[in-house]
Amino acid sequence: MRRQKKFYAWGYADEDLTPEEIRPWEAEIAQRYGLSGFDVKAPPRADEIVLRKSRVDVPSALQAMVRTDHLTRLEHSYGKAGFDTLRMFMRSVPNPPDAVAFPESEEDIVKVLDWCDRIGAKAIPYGGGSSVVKGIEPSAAFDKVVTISTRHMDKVLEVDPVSHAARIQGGIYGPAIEDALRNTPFTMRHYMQAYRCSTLGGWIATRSGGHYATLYTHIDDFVESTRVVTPEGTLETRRLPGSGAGPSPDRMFIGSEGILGIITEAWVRLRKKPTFRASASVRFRDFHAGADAVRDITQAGLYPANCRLLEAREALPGIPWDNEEAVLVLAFESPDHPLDAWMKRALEICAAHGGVADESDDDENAHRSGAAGAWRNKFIRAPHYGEHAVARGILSSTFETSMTWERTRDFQTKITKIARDTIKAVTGREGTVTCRFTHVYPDGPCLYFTFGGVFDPKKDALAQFMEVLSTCTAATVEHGGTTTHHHAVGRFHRPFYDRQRPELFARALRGAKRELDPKGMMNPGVLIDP
Ligand SMILES: Cc1cc2nc3c(=O)[nH]c(=O)nc-3n(C[C@H](O)[C@H](O)[C@H](O)COP(=O)(O)OP(=O)(O)OC[C@H]3O[C@@H](n4cnc5c(N)ncnc54)[C@H](O)[C@@H]3O)c2cc1C
Repeated sequence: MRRQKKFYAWGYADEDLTPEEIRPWEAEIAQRYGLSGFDVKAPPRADEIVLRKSRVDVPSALQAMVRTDHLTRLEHSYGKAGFDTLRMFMRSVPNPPDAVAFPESEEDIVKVLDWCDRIGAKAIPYGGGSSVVKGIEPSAAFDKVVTISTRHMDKVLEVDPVSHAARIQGGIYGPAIEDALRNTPFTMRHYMQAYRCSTLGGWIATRSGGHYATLYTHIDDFVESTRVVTPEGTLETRRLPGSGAGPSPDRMFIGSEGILGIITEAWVRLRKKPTFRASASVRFRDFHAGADAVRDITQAGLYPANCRLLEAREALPGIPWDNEEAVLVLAFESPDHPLDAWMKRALEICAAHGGVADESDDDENAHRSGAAGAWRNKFIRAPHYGEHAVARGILSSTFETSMTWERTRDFQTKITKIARDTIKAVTGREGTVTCRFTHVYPDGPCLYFTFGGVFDPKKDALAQFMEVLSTCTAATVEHGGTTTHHHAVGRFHRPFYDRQRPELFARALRGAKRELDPKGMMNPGVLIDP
């Protein structure tokens, strides 16, 4: 039987944080924001949320694969951002899809798209529903909307052991890919944070950023070819290790966010499972010293698999909030050779910037112990805290961007100040803002900001949430960054993306959409307007 996901928050319905996890977190939050206790709201039950009646009649030929029941429509109404969970806690879902289709083949998808065309419905491709940018959320402007879930198209179809690649269906979740590869020497290793509940098709459609902090940062680097069903027909690109034949058709679909068609399959590049690992964590007196070391490591051509620079108070338990230290979680991995020389050189670079390596991190399993292990556990469990923050009236969210090194320090300082000032202005109290580098390049880092605060109980919580997040995101674009490094554009980032991308490019994209989707039925409002 299919494991039921929580309709209102991250994760599965049968899992939650333990009291041992909640208690110290609650105490830390209370201390951080000067609170004496919490009024904890209960999570919503599905029957507490009223949905508008479905506006479509499903034809008998499609009834086996299209559902209109309450829970299915509710589950497919929002993604998994903090503001989605908050709206679920407010029991507010004004624009659910009218129906959700579960095709099992490309022929099924064609039938569903034909039906949408006949009844004038908009179609929203849906993978794992982990979007944090309103990518799968129906707009109030749609007369009818059918969400198309790829969840039954979930197989690894073929493995090419010579070229190290696999043909995989778009609706497969991350863990199922690695399960299918278990008896092979290969791994895909695209361990992004939502890996458990997101799909290959979703990763490609959103240009997801994964496990590797350098070199193969985005899904782009894994995709060898794609197969896409569009309203105008199906197309498949040629499997090639590289090609200079004009603009790449794969690149057009990577990041297309469901506006051109449904990615049903892709050939993706695999790697041999790593058998050699070297891990370390290095402490710096402050974030800027760590940033200088990270820049030198990437520019030395060392390319570690993991190179995440974090504020120590965010990464490690028990660090006081006024501590300015930073910690670098560093790892090299290879299926072929020992990595001591790489690690030795990286640590020399760190030492030159005052970095002190943690001595407990000198064994093969260091990535699971010490500072690296503490951060790894936090990274895996962090998404579960979102609903508990909402239940306690705590504002908490993230935004991410990138910047070239020569402007990084100034940019980070400005954005941090804007975020702090905005939280204070909106909620009336001091908040917290931290920054980490999740992916790093020779010419600059991805800056990933996490902010927190306490909602003003006298004001609308959703309005406060959106004002803080929008002001911070707008600031990243205004000061020269990107509206998103790997969270996609969706409907939430659209106004900021509009300011960032050249208008002539928007016209070219609109032209491509008109050719593939002449009636504008695929996920309108995302990326461009028709
Ligand atoms: C806790 C958490 C952590 C996250 N961490 C990361 C992270 O580390 N890195 C990262 O990149 N993102 C992260 N995200 C964001 C999100 O997981 C990614 O955007 C992910 O790639 C979405 O995949 P999905 O299958 O859930 O797609 P969905 O959320 O279902 O859809 C996302 C978009 O892709 C389109 N789409 C989905 N499937 C297809 C398809 N087969 N064909 C065409 N279009 C399609 C949808 O229409 C929508 O526009 C995180 C989200 C959460 C909630």
